[in-house]
Amino acid sequence: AQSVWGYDSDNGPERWHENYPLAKGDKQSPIEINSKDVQHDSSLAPWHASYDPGAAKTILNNGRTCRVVFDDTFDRSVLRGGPLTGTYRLRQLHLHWGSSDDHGSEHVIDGVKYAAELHMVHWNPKHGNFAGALKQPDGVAVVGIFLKVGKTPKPEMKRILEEIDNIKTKGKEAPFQHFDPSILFPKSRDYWTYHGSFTTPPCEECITWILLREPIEVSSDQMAKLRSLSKNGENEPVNPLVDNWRPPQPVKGRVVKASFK
Ligand SMILES: Cc1ccc(O)c(S)c1
Ligand SMILES: [Zn+2]
Repeated sequence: AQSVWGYDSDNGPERWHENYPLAKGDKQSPIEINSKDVQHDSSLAPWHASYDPGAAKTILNNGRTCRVVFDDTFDRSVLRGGPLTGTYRLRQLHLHWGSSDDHGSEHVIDGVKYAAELHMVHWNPKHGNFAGALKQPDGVAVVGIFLKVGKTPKPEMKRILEEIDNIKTKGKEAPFQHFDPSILFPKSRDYWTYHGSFTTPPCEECITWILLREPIEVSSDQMAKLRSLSKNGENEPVNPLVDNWRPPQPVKGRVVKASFK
């Protein structure tokens, strides 16, 4: 039997479709965004997040990413507006990153790869629960934020990075409370939006992507901290958790809309 999916040569993105047929669908993510093909949509409303810091629960290393989990048992931390109809509940946030500062993001903008990409995953409670939302084209909304290595690192990333030492190996989890993830947003609310999928198996095509145009800045040391996470469990051979990004997928005629000119 094929080993569990991952990002290595024997179980990576080129082979996911063997166990997860959706990976070869027509609305897969990530994609390359070329500004010349983007359509400005003046009818796109601004998006709004209202998050309760008390909803943050834990931070964990699942061997594939670093994930912060939130209480989504009621409309406690929600996203609305933008391309969305109704309110979507924040469930978790996680990151994808590279083995060096010059790559790591999943979406690529005009040929630019950022060092990392942060995903804030929200789901539409009209579909009952998260599992039900995965089966709907309007089930999930993910806000994507690009991380760029620069000279004025965002102090708000410190909270997440300070916890890394407590979740070094796969399966490690630590309490992560009193955290409002909206502090991670850049100044500008400009965004691109298109319909796509999870960038990890089973790659369900249930996502309205809201990708923020303005990256947030992190330091090279902060990126090194993220790369100090391990894929392996405790007492197993060290296997650095890096390059957990899926390459761009076929656009297949989809149009990316921009909230800005
Ligand atoms: C729910 C979920 C899990 C992992 C992911 O990379 C994404 S994009 C979404
Ligand atoms: Zn993701």
